[in-house]
Amino acid sequence: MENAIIELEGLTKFYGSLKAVDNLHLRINAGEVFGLLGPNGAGKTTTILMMLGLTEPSGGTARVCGFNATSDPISVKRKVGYMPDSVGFYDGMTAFENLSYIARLNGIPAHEVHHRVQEMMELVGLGTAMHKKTSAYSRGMKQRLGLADVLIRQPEVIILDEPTLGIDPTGVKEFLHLIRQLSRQQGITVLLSSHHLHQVQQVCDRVGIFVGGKLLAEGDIHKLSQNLFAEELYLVTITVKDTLPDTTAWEATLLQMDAVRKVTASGNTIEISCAENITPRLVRYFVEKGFDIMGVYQKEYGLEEIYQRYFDNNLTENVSHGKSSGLFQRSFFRKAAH
Ligand SMILES: Nc1ncnc2c1ncn2[C@@H]1O[C@H](COP(=O)(O)OP(=O)(O)OP(=O)(O)O)[C@@H](O)[C@H]1O
Repeated sequence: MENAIIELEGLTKFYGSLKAVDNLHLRINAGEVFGLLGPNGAGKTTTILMMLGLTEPSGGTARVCGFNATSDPISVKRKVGYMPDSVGFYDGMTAFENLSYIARLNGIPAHEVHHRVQEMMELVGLGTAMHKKTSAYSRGMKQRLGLADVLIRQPEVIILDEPTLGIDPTGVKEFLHLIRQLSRQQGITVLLSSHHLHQVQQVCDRVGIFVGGKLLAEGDIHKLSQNLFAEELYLVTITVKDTLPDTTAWEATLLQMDAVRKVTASGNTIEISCAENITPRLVRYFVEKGFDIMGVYQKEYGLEEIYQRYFDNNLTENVSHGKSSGLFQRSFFRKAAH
């Protein structure tokens, strides 16, 4: 990774005796959308604060855009736009006035402010609402305005801490789409901290799974699932019209195929775990045997399963904040527990 724009080397932070971030090594490339994922208390915000030079590491270094965040925080702040989970604005002013004020504070020349603010408002999809007072803005609109606030400084990197907290599902989708678009069109590097697996999965090129101050794994979702599910990468569910006559016999026949690892048949449904994508071959097989196929579903492993597998493998045994990670597991693995 020659083009790393964020480089964390052995980054560590103690709050008293609590190790909030534990020897973190991470590189994020220019133009990437990277998801920092983890439960409450995992150390995401502390890591971000160290990257911004807002809190000093107990050990290790954070370099952003080539600058050491601890010794040269001013240079880092010039390059990085940070959006906290909740952004405040002057309620009595319109969005346009709020953003103009921020633009002037950031040294944008007076004759450019009007044009730049208008451009930003259009970019974040608030063109038609820019003359409304921000007191009348929904949370989703405020987050968009927060993004405009960050972008008007023309950063190379934007760091978003839980940006979709409290936004309705449609708003979340639109906001994530906007982030992705900005990254692709303008080459901005995005670091997105979240504990919402599905959202991160939709928008990030790579994710880091962060628990108890440690980075358990990082990579793109396909690579992570390949590492964890190499033997059973694909799960194919086939539903046929009539009940399968002798499920044990079917299981044995299918297991003779090279890629097939596990077969579970019940009623008129058969689930086949495979090391390769042999869905077409499986479908042909059932058709040739004279079955009417009612449905074929091929499951791709996503972040939820990746998390589950990491926890199943007891990789969290060193987690120091048992309470908060427990909450995380409960919220994401409730389905698996039943
Ligand atoms: N200023 C502080 N003083 C003492 N402990 C702190 C401080 N800030 C954070 N912590 C502790 O450090 C740990 C990591 O917190 P941090 O806020 O970085 O986690 P997080 O992953 O961002 O969580 P969340 O998703 O809830 O924001 C937690 O146990 C937290 O209680």
